[in-house]
Amino acid sequence: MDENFDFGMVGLGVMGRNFILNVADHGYSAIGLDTDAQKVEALTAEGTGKQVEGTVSKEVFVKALKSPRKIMLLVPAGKIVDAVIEDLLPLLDKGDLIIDGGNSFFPDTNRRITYLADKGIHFMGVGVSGGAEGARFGPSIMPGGPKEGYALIEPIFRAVAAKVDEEPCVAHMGNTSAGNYVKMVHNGIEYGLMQLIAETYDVMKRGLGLSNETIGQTFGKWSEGRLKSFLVEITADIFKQKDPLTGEDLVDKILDKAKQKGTGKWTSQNAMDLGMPVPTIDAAVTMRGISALKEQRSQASKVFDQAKPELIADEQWADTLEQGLYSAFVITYAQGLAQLSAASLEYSYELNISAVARIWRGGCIIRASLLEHIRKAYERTPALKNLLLDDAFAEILDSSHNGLRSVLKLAIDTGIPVSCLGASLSYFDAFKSEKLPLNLVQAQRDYFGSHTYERTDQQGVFHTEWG
Ligand SMILES: NC(=O)C1=CN([C@@H]2O[C@H](COP(=O)(O)OP(=O)(O)OC[C@H]3O[C@@H](n4cnc5c(N)ncnc54)[C@H](OP(=O)(O)O)[C@@H]3O)[C@@H](O)[C@H]2O)C=CC1
Ligand SMILES: O=C(CO)[C@H](O)[C@H](O)COP(=O)(O)O
Repeated sequence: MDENFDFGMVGLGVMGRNFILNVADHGYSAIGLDTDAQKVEALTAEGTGKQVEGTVSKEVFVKALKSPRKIMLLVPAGKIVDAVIEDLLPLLDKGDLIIDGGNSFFPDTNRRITYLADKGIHFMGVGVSGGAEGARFGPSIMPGGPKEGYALIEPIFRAVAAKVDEEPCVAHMGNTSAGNYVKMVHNGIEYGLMQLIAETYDVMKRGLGLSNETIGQTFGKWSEGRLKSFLVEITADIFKQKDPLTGEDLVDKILDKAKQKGTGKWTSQNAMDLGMPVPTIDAAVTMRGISALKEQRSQASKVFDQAKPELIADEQWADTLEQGLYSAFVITYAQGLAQLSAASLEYSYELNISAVARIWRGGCIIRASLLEHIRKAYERTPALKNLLLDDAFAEILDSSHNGLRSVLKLAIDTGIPVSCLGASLSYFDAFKSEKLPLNLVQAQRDYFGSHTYERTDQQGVFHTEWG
């Protein structure tokens, strides 16, 4: 075997196999390692004619790589990443680079960076988004970790990343676990947008009684306008898919229980730790949980009255729903990006939010035409605390948030759960309220626990002997 490979990939599953073929397409020689011989064979077969090889031997793999070695892992997050590192470590030399491209939990990445730096090995946590198709033909790549490590891999990442206006969708995000953190929040936003689309579908289907065909056509039309995005586009496609078993619409045959691997939950949990509210993302995680309670939901559906008023779609229904969905999309990105700003300060990532929006414009699951406007907003004001404070976005929301309000009224009247649409509007309404009723909460805290309160008319902290 040639002993001069530019790039090594550990894990030849959905992401790893596609990523390594993408690397080979760009003129780099690449070798893959997997414990499963069939995956190695599949790579070799698909890589015919390209400078790509596979092996099940870690010794062969490491020996075949040019120094300093550039090794990327696309294996399941968690203990397997540590096991692979321990396996490779005795075979590596100082100055080699290990890149974890999986959805790893960011504190794990911090631990691994410190552990490997002690041994003279660079370690980077790199978010990769775009699914199988993205990995194969151009993902969005979010690298974080030591800059010396990034310098070694930057040319390969720039070559394989998705391109928007000829710019590669990759940029060094920041120190330590910045790459995994940005990918985690990307996935949190992904959860929010997916649930918002699902709720809009529910309002169309159960609320307005529209057919799958009309619903699909509506998403298709929206995907050509300001809601242009990967998730709206695939939603339109999903409504066209027939079930090969029954010939009926496949979407109606799919069980309404959505699984989750953890990145959405971590986004919510860490937002709580930072004290940075992301209610749309929280609600999306909660709805996956409620979806999993299928048996109890079935039971309850027989206990509670299901009668609801008949609603007739008026002429404006599509515009109203589009305004609602678009406003909620903007609010969801605003929450996620505000979390990134807070995390950047807390963890000293030094994130450039405009660059984050730039690399999310192509290749990734949350790519959307909206992201170009978001990029510009953060370019205008790099220290923008919240997207909703940008003049252009304030104007957009001023003109479309009433659509969201109308959708919610309709959903409440018909008993359709719209947690994410509702959380988005409440976040917006709370964010634009100079006064909230939390003066009363402060009074209650002081009443029962002498926790003190601040006053509107004097400096300092106060306590009252209530009652
Ligand atoms: N699928 C997706 O759309 C996306 C996934 N990700 C993330 O990328 C990572 C990989 O995901 P994905 O490709 O979907 O996962 P897969 O399960 O498809 O692939 C993982 C591969 O790693 C192999 N593997 C496991 N242990 C070892 C080991 N010790 N040495 C070598 N190979 C090993 C597995 O082999 P075997 O099957 O035999 O165990 C499998 O071939 C995950 O962190 C995931 O969250 C990120 C973005 C999108
Ligand atoms: O990272 C991804 C896309 O960006 C993966 O597809 C991820 O698995 C999606 O999360 P979940 O499985 O929890 O829905």
